[in-house]
Amino acid sequence: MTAPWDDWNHVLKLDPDKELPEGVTYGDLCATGTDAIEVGGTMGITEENMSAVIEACAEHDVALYQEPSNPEVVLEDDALDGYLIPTVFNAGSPFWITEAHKEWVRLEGELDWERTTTEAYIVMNPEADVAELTEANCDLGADDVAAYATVAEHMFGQEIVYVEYSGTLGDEGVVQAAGEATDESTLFYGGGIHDYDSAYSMAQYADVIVVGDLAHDEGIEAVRETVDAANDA
Ligand SMILES: CC(C)=CCC/C(C)=C/CC/C(C)=C/CC/C(C)=C/COP(=O)(O)OP(=O)(O)O
Ligand SMILES: O=P(O)(O)OC[C@@H](O)CO
Ligand SMILES: [Mg+2]
Repeated sequence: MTAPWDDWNHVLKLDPDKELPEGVTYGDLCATGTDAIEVGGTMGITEENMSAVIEACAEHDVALYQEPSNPEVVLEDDALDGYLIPTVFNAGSPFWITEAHKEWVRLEGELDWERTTTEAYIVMNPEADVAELTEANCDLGADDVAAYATVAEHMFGQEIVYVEYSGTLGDEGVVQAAGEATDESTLFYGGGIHDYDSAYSMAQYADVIVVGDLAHDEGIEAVRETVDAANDA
């Protein structure tokens, strides 16, 4: 069975809690050539700011996914192609591995399973909000990350393994090890991608690179460069 992300090289992650650069619209960002827009962030996420971004992107011809940081902000919206639900494999508390998910299912009953997929996160930047929130153990070597990726693929059947360095460019050796460890799973890499070269360096090893803050801090041309690198690698 093939999944949409099997064909992706580049994802643009838009944070509803952050502004866009002056003169830049959501439409401009949707038209950068990215394969998909993922809407999410760790802090300051509400139903209101989520739906504003989703509505703004829905008018444009690009795959659109919500990445909720908690069950309260999940939106039922036909404009969404699906839901990418994080589970943090190296979280310090089981809450962020399965418990938030259990609560979501308990409160909702039947979910839209056809459109719901988990992302097996390995959180690597201890300074990032997501690391603090989930009390992630980021003190991991390339061998640890490769082993987590193998566990995610072979023991937990995860379609997506996500090496997350949010806010900083990661260690190429770590991403390479995760790339070598994954076969069936699609490897996402995100964190600190800011130009063609940083995008290319990670896209050599990851199946999909995720670009976040650059869209909020720099704008269209910078994002386009990363799309080019993802497609070239
Ligand atoms: C069960 C449901 C529906 C949700 C739970 C989902 C879980 C386990 C979330 C924990 C991990 C998390 C908060 C993921 C959000 C996506 C993410 C990593 C965004 C990037 O975060 P940062 O870049 O660190 O934060 P900011 O840019 O918002 O500061
Ligand atoms: O914001 P940046 O550092 O590009 O990170 C992208 C993404 O992996 C965050 O979840
Ligand atoms: Mg961020």
